[in-house]
Amino acid sequence: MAPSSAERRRLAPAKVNYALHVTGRRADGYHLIDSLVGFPAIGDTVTARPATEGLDLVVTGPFAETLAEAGNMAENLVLQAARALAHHAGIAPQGLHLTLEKSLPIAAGIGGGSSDATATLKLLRDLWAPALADAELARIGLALGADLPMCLNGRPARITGIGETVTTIPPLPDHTLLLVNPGTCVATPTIFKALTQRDNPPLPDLPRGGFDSLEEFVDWLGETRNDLEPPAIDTAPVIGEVLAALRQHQPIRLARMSGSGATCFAIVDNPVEAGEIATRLAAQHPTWWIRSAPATSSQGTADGT
Ligand SMILES: C[C@](O)(CO)[C@H](O)COP(=O)(O)OP(=O)(O)OC[C@H]1O[C@@H](n2ccc(N)nc2=O)[C@H](O)[C@@H]1O
Ligand SMILES: Nc1ncnc2c1ncn2[C@@H]1O[C@H](COP(=O)(O)OP(=O)(O)OP(=O)(O)O)[C@@H](O)[C@H]1O
Repeated sequence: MAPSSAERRRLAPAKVNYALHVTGRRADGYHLIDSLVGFPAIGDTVTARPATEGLDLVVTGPFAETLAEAGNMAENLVLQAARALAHHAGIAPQGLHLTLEKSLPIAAGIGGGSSDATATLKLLRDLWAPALADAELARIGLALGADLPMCLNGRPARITGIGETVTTIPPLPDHTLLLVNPGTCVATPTIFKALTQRDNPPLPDLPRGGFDSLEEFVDWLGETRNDLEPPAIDTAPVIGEVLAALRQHQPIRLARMSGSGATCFAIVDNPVEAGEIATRLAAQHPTWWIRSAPATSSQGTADGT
């Protein structure tokens, strides 16, 4: 069905942490990170439609049921984002019907909830507070989650602090990401708590002007880590199985866990190779969530309106 003219829709792309170093811990317990992130062209979709009264949210899509089992609908980050923005704009959050098409796995290390909240903030800023600056939106977002500022930026970036300092980097060389989630939800606080070393070195310097080739990018990544990967594998050993399965399939350039897991990604040269690996993996592991997508999403409304 074509969207009605009053309906606004936005893609909430997955976030991938290509590298994630934990470099310290703040007095309040939050960890300092140094991370390189990107946003593949795959995600949830948030739709906003005017309603006669109230504010409500309907969740559809393949992970709607998992999300309902994971928590109370009132705590959904989409509704939290709508309320936070309305509060900031000094208006009552009313007359709005929101739909979240949940295509990304839940508690999966790919920023699903944060990206949903981001898409909501961007959609509703247009309606409720068009003059609100990006920096102010990021401040509202940070109160909802450490991943919000990077998702609001929505482009490849280096992230420091607890997630609030976002430095955009030049576009990454073309590649395809293969994402694999074994179906185990992983709670972010559990993984940070399980770290045994919290004062690791930062990321190596990024080349000025960006990476000239995929080889150069992958070589640079080879000098980096995801410090959350070992504690996540201890907590959910199936993550180790996912990485081993990805590494069995050539030609992949690099396989690593994203965020606090359990989703792992592989860097592949092109969509054809990624599709072939995905087919072979799916035959071996029919219950795993396996998707491939170009590394960069085109930001904006999901339907181009
Ligand atoms: C692991 C990452 O996804 C990497 O991008 C983020 O650092 C986590 O971002 P997030 O899921 O938006 O995290 P939040 O919802 O803000 O925090 C959940 C919990 O994770 C822990 N947490 C989160 C972020 C951070 N930099 N240090 C932490 O220690 C805290 O215990 C916090 O209570
Ligand atoms: N719209 C939403 N989508 C997913 N999870 C949500 C949403 N709203 C609230 N949550 C809650 O947030 C928690 C984290 O889910 P989410 O999918 O955002 O984790 P994640 O992918 O590990 O995020 P990150 O990579 O930012 O750490 C879940 O326990 C879930 O109940």
